Amino acid sequence: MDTSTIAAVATPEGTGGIGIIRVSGPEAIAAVTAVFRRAPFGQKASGSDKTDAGGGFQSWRMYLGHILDPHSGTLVDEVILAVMRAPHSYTREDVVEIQAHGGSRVLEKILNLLISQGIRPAQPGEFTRRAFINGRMDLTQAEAVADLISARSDATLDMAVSQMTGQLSDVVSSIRQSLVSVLGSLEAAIDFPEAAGEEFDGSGQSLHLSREVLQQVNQLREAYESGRFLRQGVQSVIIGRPNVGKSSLMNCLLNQQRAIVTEVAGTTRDCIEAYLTTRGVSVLVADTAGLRKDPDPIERLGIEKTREYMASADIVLHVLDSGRPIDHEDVVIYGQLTDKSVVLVKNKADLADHEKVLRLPPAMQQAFCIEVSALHGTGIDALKQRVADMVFSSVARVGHGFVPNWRQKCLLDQAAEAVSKVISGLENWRLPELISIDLHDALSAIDEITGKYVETDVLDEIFSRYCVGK
Ligand SMILES: Nc1nc2c(c(=O)[nH]1)N(C=O)[C@@H](CNc1ccc(C(=O)N[C@@H](CCC(=O)O)C(=O)O)cc1)CN2
Ligand SMILES: Nc1nc2c(ncn2[C@@H]2O[C@H](COP(=O)(O)OP(=O)(O)OP(=O)(O)O)[C@@H](O)[C@H]2O)c(=O)[nH]1
Ligand SMILES: [Mg+2]
Repeated sequence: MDTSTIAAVATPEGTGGIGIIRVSGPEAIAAVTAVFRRAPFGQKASGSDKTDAGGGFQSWRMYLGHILDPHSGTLVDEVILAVMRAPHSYTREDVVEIQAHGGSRVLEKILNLLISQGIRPAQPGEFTRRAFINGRMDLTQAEAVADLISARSDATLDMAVSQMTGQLSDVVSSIRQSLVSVLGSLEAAIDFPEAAGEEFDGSGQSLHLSREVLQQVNQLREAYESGRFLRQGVQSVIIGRPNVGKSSLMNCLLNQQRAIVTEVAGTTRDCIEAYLTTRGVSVLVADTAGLRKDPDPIERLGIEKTREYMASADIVLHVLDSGRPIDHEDVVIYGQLTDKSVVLVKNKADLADHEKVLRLPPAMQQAFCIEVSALHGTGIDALKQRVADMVFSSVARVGHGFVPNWRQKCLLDQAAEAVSKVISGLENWRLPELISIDLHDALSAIDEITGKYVETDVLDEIFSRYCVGK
């Protein structure tokens, strides 16, 4: 058990109106008391102050005062302290928050004063790790805190909030309860073999419960598959022949001059990425180098990158030039997108001759098509809408508000495999001792989801992804 006291700046780097330093652990109050002098400054303390003297701060109260260097006596800042005594705090340890002025130099100075009082800097995520270790939340909730902070869209934010309030924990706990109940009957069968006879004939309660568990586990696994888009965001890529207006489209989608546009074919050499949010979904858009057969050496490198982006993209925006007839190269490019969600973007609609609008060869006629003019901004909203629709159509099956993350999903896979073995064991009247081994495997996978039993290196991995001060 780690009994050190930790401190970190909890607010983002840079200047801000107020910056907060968080301190947690048994020495938190003593260390802060050593560098803090209460207001009113230079006046007689009022009556109520006396009752709180000598670091005797009341829990969940705020105190105005000065941070002073205890050696030189120099004033560092005027601050407000919030004191939360164990166990009624975020970490369930003594917590003091120092609300200082939000300059990074000020906060650094205060942090250094605390460190000279024997407190150590906190690791990333260490406050939340302590909250987890001390039983304030389970691991799915702790993970949700990180998701909440990094959420870039409403969809991921909603998901993180529902997981933080324990919705996933509730489902997992009910799965656990069923498994424990099956284990109970199995153990009874092991201890009293003569009494358990009918418990394991296909219609028994254990079999029923195990099948129900498998169904619940599989639902969560499906939610992962269909919600992967929401969790990780969607990757899209803009591709096409040189000069068709890919960079113009990128700028138009972002409503910002992000990529260089010229009338010269082969302008974009490197891939340019940016995030776009459409209907609450975060979409990564990449503008790429135009694809053509005989590129110069620099272009060739750009085209290799374009191909990598194409390979990892969920959605491909294949841009065509409506002002020119379709090129064989376009048919070749399109042919390489068979396993992708593709939108054919007929750009430069303003140049299209309405007598002979861009005619698509049969191979491309099945594709979803949309006419836009990146120059005039027409059709762009419809394109964004289409992208959002593509995401939502794959997510529609997510029943609950939450989607397991990859770690949880891997454990659900393990649990599903073990429970399937339990079911076939029960169906085939195998020895309860053997079935019990699979049941224990299922339980340990489930318990690792909530962190009831989890290896330290798994925790190290999870919390290292947090920010310092969280
Ligand atoms: N200043 C500040 N703001 C913050 C946090 C914080 O730690 N400090 N939070 C943290 O990241 C979040 C709020 N979450 C929190 C959840 C529980 C407790 C807490 O101390 N709970 C105790 C006491 C409850 C009470 O007395 O009412 C408990 O549950 O025992 C604190 C913050 C966001 N805002
Ligand atoms: N009329 C018209 N011109 C456009 C439209 N979109 C782009 N253009 C013009 O087409 C030219 C090429 O545009 P870019 O956006 O640089 O094309 P690109 O596909 O990124 O080109 P590369 O990076 O060279 O592959 C520029 O002169 C743009 O102004 C459009 O919708 N209508
Ligand atoms: Mg370009």
